[in-house]
Parts: sequence; structure tokens; C-alpha cells
Amino acid sequence: MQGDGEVLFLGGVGEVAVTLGNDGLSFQPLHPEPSSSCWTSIILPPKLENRIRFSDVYAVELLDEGPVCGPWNTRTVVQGKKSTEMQMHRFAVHVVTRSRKHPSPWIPCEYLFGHKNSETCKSWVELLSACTDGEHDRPKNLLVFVHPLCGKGRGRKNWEVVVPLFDRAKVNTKVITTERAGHAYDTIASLSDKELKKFDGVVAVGGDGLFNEILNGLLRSRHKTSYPPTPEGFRYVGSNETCQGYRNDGLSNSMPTSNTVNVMLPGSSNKSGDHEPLLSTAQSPELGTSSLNPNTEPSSGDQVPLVSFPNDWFRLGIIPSGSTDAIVLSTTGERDPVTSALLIILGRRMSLDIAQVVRWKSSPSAEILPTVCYAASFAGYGFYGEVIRESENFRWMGPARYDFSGTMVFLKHRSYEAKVAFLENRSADSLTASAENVANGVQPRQKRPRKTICRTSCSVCKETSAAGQNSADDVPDSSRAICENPKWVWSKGRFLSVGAAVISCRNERAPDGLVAEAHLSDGFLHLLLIRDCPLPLYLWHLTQFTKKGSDPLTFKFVEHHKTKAFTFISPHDESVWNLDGELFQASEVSVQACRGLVSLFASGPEV
Ligand SMILES: Nc1ncnc2c1ncn2[C@@H]1O[C@H](COP(=O)(O)OP(=O)(O)OP(=O)(O)O)[C@@H](O)[C@H]1O
Repeated sequence: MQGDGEVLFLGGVGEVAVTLGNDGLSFQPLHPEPSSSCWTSIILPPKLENRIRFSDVYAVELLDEGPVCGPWNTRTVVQGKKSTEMQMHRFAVHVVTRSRKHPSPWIPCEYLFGHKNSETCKSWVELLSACTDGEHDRPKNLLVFVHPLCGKGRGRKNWEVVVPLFDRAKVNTKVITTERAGHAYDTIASLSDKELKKFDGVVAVGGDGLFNEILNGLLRSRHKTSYPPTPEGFRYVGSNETCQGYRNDGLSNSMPTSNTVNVMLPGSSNKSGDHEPLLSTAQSPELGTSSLNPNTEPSSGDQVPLVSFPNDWFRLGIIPSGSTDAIVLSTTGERDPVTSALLIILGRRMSLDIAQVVRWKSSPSAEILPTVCYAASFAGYGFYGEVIRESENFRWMGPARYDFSGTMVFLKHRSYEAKVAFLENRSADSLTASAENVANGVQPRQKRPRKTICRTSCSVCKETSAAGQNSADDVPDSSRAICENPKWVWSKGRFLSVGAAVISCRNERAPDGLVAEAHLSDGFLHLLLIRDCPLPLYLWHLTQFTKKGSDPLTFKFVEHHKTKAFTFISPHDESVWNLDGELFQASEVSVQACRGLVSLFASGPEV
């Protein structure tokens, strides 16, 4: 019977007895070379093991009859001799491997098996395919957006590099090459739920900006929740509206309705300051129903349940190709298109917190008009917003424009008057000084608690995601906790920047990120308030971000608050925010962390 020590020929090794286990395949050479370890000499590099885990197999392929090379040994390698080749029927098992050092990119590699009987090969392929198909959670159909111009034109090239992996793994991809800013947003936002349900996920081949567009396109109409809580005295809308399930403990919550919620599309609408009009779900400019499935009925009136977030099936992926790629670096630890493609194909999954940002006013004199948008990595005001605004003038420089405009904005050393109220996090490891100290601006430099870095299988994120498996109709746990502990702390004054990191925001300039201890799905934001200070001190603070293992947040003029929600008010006419690297004009905003709102094809950073 197959799997019970059947003898196959393995390329580079020779005859092996193969045994099938519950979680993989193992094999022993029948004629081990005494002078060398065939496992180290089989393929140099990468090193293959004598065991294949199904969870690492991304494709099994039946091949034509052809050559399989005989054993490699030290003698043939050192003397440059060609090992013998045998003509036989063949199949290939494609797996992922990686070096032992961390972080290390994933490398696809192949075990080539041969047998004189074609039926034997065929039945092994069927058996192994069934075993790997049993590894549930692997995507079958993906919608892919390729931003051809991102990161100096890397988008298209990177997609071409990874396409063979998707083809080999038999993952169907519907590819759309974006033609303009807002293209991906429009397409996703206008997909009916029935169309969306045909996909297991959406992949962005681009940078954080393209990912942000997709995120907003998905969540705008499908994330049903209340506005972020706001402090007493900040009651713009629905003062008489109370949210179902929320206690009215001095927090003003209000439920957005389809009439009141508009989404600002960061990539396009911010430039004009206009709101993106709500699009009809019947429109589907790129993905006409017929293009997906000729038998599909029109979406209107169909009985497919609504897609809402969070849910446990739909995932987002990123093939990093942008100028910063902070989301990929923070969620995988690698900025490598092949690693990301393999994580997608193997169906890795992890939850990701998302910041819901509600703009109440675009400028102090503007009308009150709540506009909802979402950020996956960062929302920043002051320095961060100005750098993005300034960089728009130097697009021709490519990614270097961020360094250039960063320097210009730094030298201007502008500070901004603002009031920020945040929800105090009474539970456990608050990183902030006491509320009184903060209010007086005399926060002492203090020893910060030991950082728990978010890594693969992070216990902090696992704990919270297990607790957070509530239905979409339930009140989110994070919000419930807010209502039970509603203490607001105000911070007022002049700030060089105000920023909220949802995740660590690692990037090539900041190897530990903006907030090294940020978790991917713990339901918290890290609010960074940088008070006005002398230029050299600010420079010192900024340069700390570039050093691994440093702590840029211990300066006296830096406030770091781990919080679930905050509200920001500025009297400046030209107040601009940076949301995931995109410009967003807003003088009054409220922001909340939505725990595990989306799932990613990732398994956490291996750092
Ligand atoms: N074909 C296109 N032409 C112009 N802009 C596009 C196109 N496709 C997407 N965009 C927009 O470009 C912006 C930046 O995209 P992305 O972040 O993916 O790449 P990037 O190289 O990192 O860019 P940036 O340096 O501007 O952040 C996004 O807002 C996206 O909407």
C-alpha cells in the first residue's frame, strides 16, 4: 500500500522508502552514501530535510516522463562531476523552506520524485494533493490589484515574479491593473456581496496606499459599528442617539447611518477635499457579474447573506512593492514578494486591528459632516501630515521624496496647537505618566515596562482574538470595555506631531517601527504626542527610530499612551493627517481601534 515504505526515486538522493504520516511525508535513503550526508548535499542551498510537512507543501505536480538525477555526494560536488540521470515518470512536491537565521525570507524549493510506473506517480500526486487540500484555509480564488507604478514601477515586476507560484498552486487569480488612484477602491466598493463572496480574499500588489484603498473599499459599507466614543462636550451628532449595547456612561456614542457616513478615499479625494460619493452596489465597473461566472444571476434581490466585518473567511494579502511597505514589514517581518505570495498560497491567517477614523470637520470653519475612513498602520498629524503634503510636490523624485520633504518639514520645526483626549487604559501595562503629570506637561522620564514584542503566534494577540470571536452584530469587545471604564484624559498644548500607531509600523528607516511593542491584534492604539521642544532634542528623538533596540519614546516631551480611542481638535485651517501614508484633511477627528477587524494572509513577524 502507498505510504507504507514504498520505494520511489528522489532526485539528488536515489532510492528512498517513503512513509506517509498524519501531517507529512518522510523518507529514508535505501543506499546512504557513507562519505557524505545526502541531505546536506542534495541541494546546496537550500538544505532539504528528509521530512515534508503538508503545511509546507504549496503544490504537487504530475510531470512528464524525464530525467531524475542520481545521488549527489561530496565527490561529485567537489570534483564537479555530473551525477547520473535516470529517465522515469515523475512528480514534484513543491514546499517552502527557510534558513535558520531570523528574519529570513521563505524560499520555494522542489522535491523531484520518480518511478518507472506512471500510475504510481499519478496515485502519489492524487494522495498528496488530497492531503494538502485537507490543509484547510488555503485560498482558491483571489482578486488581485496590481499598482504598476508603485515603488518605482516594482508592482508589475513583482507580480510577474510570483505569478508562477500561484499558477503552480492552482490558485485562480482575477487580476486588475490599476489605472489611477481610487481605481481599486471604486472596484471593491462597488462589488456586490455575491461577487465578493466568490473570492477568498483580495491581494494588493503595491504599497500601503493601495492596501489602504482596498481596506476602505471593503469596510466602508460592510463594517457596522458605532462611531468612536468621544469625551463629554464633543457631541456633534446624534446626541440623543444611543448605541445598542452601549451604556451611556458619559461617553457620547452615535451610530452612523447610511445617510450620514461618507468615506474619504485617501488616494484621490483628499487632494480636492471632496467626499467620495457613495457608490451603488449594483455598479461593478471592472468585474461585471458575467466576467466572473456566466451562470451568476444579477445581484439585486439575491439571498446571499451580507458580507460584514469582522468575519472568519475573507482575507487580505499584500505583495510588497511600495515605497515603505510598513504593513508587510510589521506583519511578516520580511519585505519579500515571494515570502508574501507563499504566505497567501499556504493560507496563513492572522487578525489585524484597524483604526476607524471619523473626521467631524475638515477645517474649523467647515460644516460638521462625519466622514469615516480606516487605517491599518498609522494616523499622524503635524510633522507626519506635513511630510506627506510636502512630498506631493516632489513626486518626480520617487520614494526619495519622503526623505527630502521630511528634512524640509523638520527644518521648519513647526508646532501645532491642539487638544487631544484619550481613553485611559487602566488595565495592566499603561505606558503613560499619570494623568495629572500629563496634563501639567511635566511627565518625568521614567523607566518603561519591558516590551513584549508581537511575533508569530503572539500570545497577547491570540488571547485577545480568542476572546473576540463575537458575531458581527455583537458590540465589539473593545467598545464594551471602553464603556465600562470611560475615563478621558486631556492633553492640550503645542505639538510637533500627534500620531496613532495601530501596529509597530516597522520600515527600513525604523527597524523596530514607531512603536516596537505595538501588537497586531490586541485592540489598542499607541498614541504618540510629541510636544514642542528644541530642534536638537527633536532630532535626537527622531534619530532614535533609526537604531534597533533604542527607545525613542522615553523623552520628556514625548507622551506615549496605549489607548482604545482618542479625539483630536485643532484650530488650524490647514490641518492635514497622514493615514497609512495618504493625505487626509481634518481638523477634528475621533479614532478608535477595531480589534481584529480584518484578517491577513500572514502569520506575524518572525523577528
Ligand atoms: N495606476 C495608478 N496610477 C497612479 N496612482 C495609483 C495607481 N494605482 C494606485 N494608485 C495610488 O497610488 C497611491 C500610492 O500607492 P502605493 O502606496 O501602493 O505605492 P507607493 O509606491 O508606496 O506610493 P507612495 O510612495 O505614493 O506611497 C495610492 O493612493 C494608490 O491609490
